[in-house]
Amino acid sequence: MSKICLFGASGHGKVVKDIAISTNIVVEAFIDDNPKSEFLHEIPVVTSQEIAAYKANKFVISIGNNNIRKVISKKVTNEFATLIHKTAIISPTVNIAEGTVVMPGTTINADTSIGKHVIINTAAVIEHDCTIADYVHISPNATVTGNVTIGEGSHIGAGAIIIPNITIGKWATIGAGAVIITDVPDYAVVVGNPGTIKKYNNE
Ligand SMILES: CC(=O)SCCNC(=O)CCNC(=O)[C@H](O)C(C)(C)COP(=O)(O)OP(=O)(O)OC[C@H]1O[C@@H](n2cnc3c(N)ncnc32)[C@H](O)[C@@H]1OP(=O)(O)O
Repeated sequence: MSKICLFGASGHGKVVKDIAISTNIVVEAFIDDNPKSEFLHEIPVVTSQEIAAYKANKFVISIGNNNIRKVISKKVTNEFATLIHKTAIISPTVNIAEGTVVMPGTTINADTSIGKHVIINTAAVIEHDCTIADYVHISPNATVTGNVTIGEGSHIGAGAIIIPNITIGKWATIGAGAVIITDVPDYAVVVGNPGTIKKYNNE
């Protein structure tokens, strides 16, 4: 039975912990520099000063903010685990990189590639031949149809739909429930059906 640590004792951290348990992985500790309590779901919460005690453990960064996940991934020297809930349906031709978390009820279809430290949240669907870059978050119930490319750090909101062959740039935000029918530039915040640009994350 392998043992991991989760970086981030948040609501997202609790869900990631449940995914680990679903695959018989033991969570030894949460690491959190702003701990709200000493234990979360009976698992010790320690600060990053105490990381040395867990040097043999693989880590998963259980923080929802894509940019913070990137920053922490550059600092942590431990290896990263990949967590996939036992109810996820994933084609054997899918590639999933280290640090990524795949939540319950998701489907990921043939020849899709998922980068590092990505969150595929509850019941999201990623269709065939998609490329999902590092630090992306696909929120619950979002649908990414075939041949879609999503750039680094972008956040796809809950229930959003992206039609086939679309390219979404890096660090973009797609609002909850949006329907994306044209390519989205880097940093754009897009809402509505059809999706229209409201502003830019780097303004
Ligand atoms: C397990 C989990 O919880 S996973 C987390 C999943 N999280 C999500 O799905 C959240 C997705 N986020 C959103 O939809 C947000 O509303 C965002 C990111 C699109 C915009 O948030 P903010 O930057 O705070 O923008 P703000 O709330 O000021 O809205 C800006 C404008 O966009 C509109 N707007 C915001 N979100 C949406 C939306 N989802 N659909 C349609 N219009 C929207 C607002 O009405 C406002 O319009 P106005 O300028 O005409 O008044």
